[in-house]
Amino acid sequence: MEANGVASIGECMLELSGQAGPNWRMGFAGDTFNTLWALHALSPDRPATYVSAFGDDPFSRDQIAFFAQNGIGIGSSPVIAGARPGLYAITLTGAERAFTYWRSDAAARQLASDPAALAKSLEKQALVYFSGITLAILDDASRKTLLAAVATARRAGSLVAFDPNYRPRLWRSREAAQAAILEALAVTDIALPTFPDEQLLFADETPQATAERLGKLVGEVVVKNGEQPATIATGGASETVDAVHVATPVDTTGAGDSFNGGYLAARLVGHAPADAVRRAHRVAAAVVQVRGALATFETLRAAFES
Ligand SMILES: O=C(O)C(=O)C[C@H](O)[C@H](O)CO
Repeated sequence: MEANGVASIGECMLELSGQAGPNWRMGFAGDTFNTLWALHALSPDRPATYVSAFGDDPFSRDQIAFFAQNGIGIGSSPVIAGARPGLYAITLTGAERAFTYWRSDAAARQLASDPAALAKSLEKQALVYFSGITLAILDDASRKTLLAAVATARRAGSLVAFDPNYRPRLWRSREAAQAAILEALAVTDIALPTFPDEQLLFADETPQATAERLGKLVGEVVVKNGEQPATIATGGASETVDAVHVATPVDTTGAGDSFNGGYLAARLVGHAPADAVRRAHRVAAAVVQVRGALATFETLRAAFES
């Protein structure tokens, strides 16, 4: 079988978005899922797999059913008796989002508990994607298992993409996050960091400094910076590509994740990095105009193709 699939590894939570009070809307989201959602919308012919661990409660069952209704499988991900998904709520100040989490005992923390199942889920994938949040939810031994599985997939021919997506609250220390993220970058082909995260984590002074630092570790780097231009570093050269200005953003949740999905979809069909960034910016601009992390497939496709 041809290695044609796209796989994303991490935690998809229950998401409360919209207005506080009785009008919360429940959805399913999580950074690596949001990226896969956009990637799948834009590369519908590639089998899409969300690699995680799931519970067996009604919410976990609904989550897996929601994935399936939208053409996304779970590969060989374990379904664990008695476990349940994590939950997060989005609070908005204007369109700027803040998250409250209930996730410390989520099923996804066991995504590397069965190394053979994890390895199987990563077989025959054209692309394997994961993030710093995937690393942050795992204990040290599980993180090693995960990175070994990603390295094996890469040796078998998968392209590996990684977003450091630094969430300080999920790490025991900044140093622990730095060490784990550097280990992940060592098995990465395409790095998709966000400048404010890298500034916080590695004290980079400018996006250019982030691009240069990461460009020494990874062949293809795109540094996102919200509404500011993105900086691309490939093969020792760098360039910037303006973002799309959105006059009335609604909710910035998932913008960077969807950018990543758009970028990777474009690269998989052979668009050059700068063109892929232009498409990715348009995808991100569409996502900030909806509440919650996910825009409809139609919205994402229209933005990508416009
Ligand atoms: O913060 C997290 O762990 C999430 O996955 C929630 C959001 O969907 C994500 O951060 C948006 O990038």
